Amino acid sequence: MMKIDVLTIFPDMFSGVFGHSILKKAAEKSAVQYNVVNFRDYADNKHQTVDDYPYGGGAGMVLKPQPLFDAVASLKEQADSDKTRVILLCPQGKQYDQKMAEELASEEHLIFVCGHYEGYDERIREHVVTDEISIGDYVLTGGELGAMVVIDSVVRLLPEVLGNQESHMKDSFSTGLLEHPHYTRPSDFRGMKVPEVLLQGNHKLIEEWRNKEALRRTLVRRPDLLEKIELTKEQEKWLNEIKKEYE
Ligand SMILES: C[S@@+](CC[C@H](N)C(=O)[O-])C[C@H]1O[C@@H](n2cnc3c(N)ncnc32)[C@H](O)[C@@H]1O
Repeated sequence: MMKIDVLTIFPDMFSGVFGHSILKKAAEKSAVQYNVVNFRDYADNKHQTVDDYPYGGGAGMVLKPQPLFDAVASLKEQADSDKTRVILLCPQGKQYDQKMAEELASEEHLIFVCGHYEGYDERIREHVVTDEISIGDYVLTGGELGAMVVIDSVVRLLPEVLGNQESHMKDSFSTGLLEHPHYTRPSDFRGMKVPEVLLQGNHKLIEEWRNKEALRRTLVRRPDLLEKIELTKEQEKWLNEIKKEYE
């Protein structure tokens, strides 16, 4: 079972996300155990202060090293695993993607450190953290939303979490491409029709249509992804056919 610890000064923010849908079911199935910890509890000063003014002056407060150093050390001690990834959410980190989600899903113990205010003392980054992750080129008020994004994308990949493992193997990015379009009943909704091939039950033709539409989507919306993957001969042939349609 994967163990996920979250260090935050706003633990209540996580009850909504961990208490619903797939993330809740994952814990019920014992695929994952969540532990949300207020690192204020580890502050060794009388007022449990976790932040202080920045040396050199300037706006904003900085998270002090002591509470986070001690909180991470204590969580590592409590874990069964001797291999822990300590992930700092940070706009200056490596930009998060599906490949990183897949890699993290194979770990046993993850600790997420959620920053707040202007930032954190640089010694936390240098001596406590193993990974720095950014969820995009924009600035959030705190690392909590970033941690939720990463945790959600990791937990759904754990074995047994999604009943049908195939459903995420074909997700956008897992194959290197965007996923094909989906349709459900009715086949004719106010004159808008479902592509004929999906109604005829020929699985080989359906698979071929899905593969081609995944290529089309990627070509139209994210051509940069096509440069990062190696296409099969068949995919190259389809892609050329699709490109011709747009000439
Ligand atoms: C207001 S931000 C601090 C930004 C910092 N002064 C800087 O310019 O890099 C407060 C906290 O939000 C989190 N955060 C902000 N943007 C993020 C992003 N794009 N991805 C992940 N975490 C982010 C980090 O934990 C950060 O310490």
